Amino acid sequence: MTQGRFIALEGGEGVGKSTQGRMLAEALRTRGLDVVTTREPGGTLGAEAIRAMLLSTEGEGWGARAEALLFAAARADHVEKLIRPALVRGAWVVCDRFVDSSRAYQGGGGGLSDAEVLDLHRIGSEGLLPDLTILLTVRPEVSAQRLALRDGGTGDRIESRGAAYHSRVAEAFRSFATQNPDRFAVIDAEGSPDEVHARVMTSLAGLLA
Ligand SMILES: Nc1ncnc2c1ncn2[C@@H]1O[C@H](COP(=O)(O)OP(=O)(O)O)[C@@H](O)[C@H]1O
Ligand SMILES: Cc1cn([C@H]2C[C@H](O)[C@@H](COP(=O)(O)OP(=O)(O)O)O2)c(=O)[nH]c1=O
Repeated sequence: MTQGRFIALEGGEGVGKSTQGRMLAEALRTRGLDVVTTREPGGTLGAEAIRAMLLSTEGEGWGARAEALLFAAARADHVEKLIRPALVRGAWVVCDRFVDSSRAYQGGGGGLSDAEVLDLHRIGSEGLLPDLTILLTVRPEVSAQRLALRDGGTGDRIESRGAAYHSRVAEAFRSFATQNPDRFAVIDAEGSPDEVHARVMTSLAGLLA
């Protein structure tokens, strides 16, 4: 049995994570690999239910601590029921966002410390980390343009937070990648989907060898 690998795609909204996740999964399947694609928050029934509670724009919203706990709870269910079993059977898991999103949004952008977010992850998901985290980066005006085309200006609860929040998030992602160069690949996600996909495949060369 081949060894299962866990790949996460990270970055702000509209950088192209879902698009690149689909293209990556297809390329891996072409190589004969068993591939599971999934996303956070979500991926299991329980985690999708929590996603709806987190991202709905109705009601009064969550405080920073409750929000961080809910993301961690969704992840715990996702890791236990979908990600770990897939890795154990030797599949590759391609996940749209993982714990670095919590570190960037609930930590860097939000109000909890990085250590607190990592504690929640240790308790919820036994600290599971991806083999490779692909951080897609574009200039803010490029993601804004892509989001306008995709969503026509209707953001979810978190997407609709201001530019200052999203710039703290982007800065946090960049600093995690600088601190953990072995675990991260930072990829320029401007250019056509095919051009970005080629960069993604280059970043995976070590794992595919
Ligand atoms: N390289 C690209 N160039 C132009 N548009 C893109 C590119 N990648 C994705 N898009 C488009 O931009 C929008 C956001 O992409 P998406 O993959 O949904 O991003 P994310 O998952 O990061 O929010 C979608 O409408 C998608 O079709
Ligand atoms: C996984 C995760 C997502 N989020 C946020 C980021 C997004 O604004 C939102 C939903 O993610 P997503 O649907 O991936 O948004 P997009 O495709 O536009 O990038 O949840 C967190 O704040 N913390 C987390 O741990």
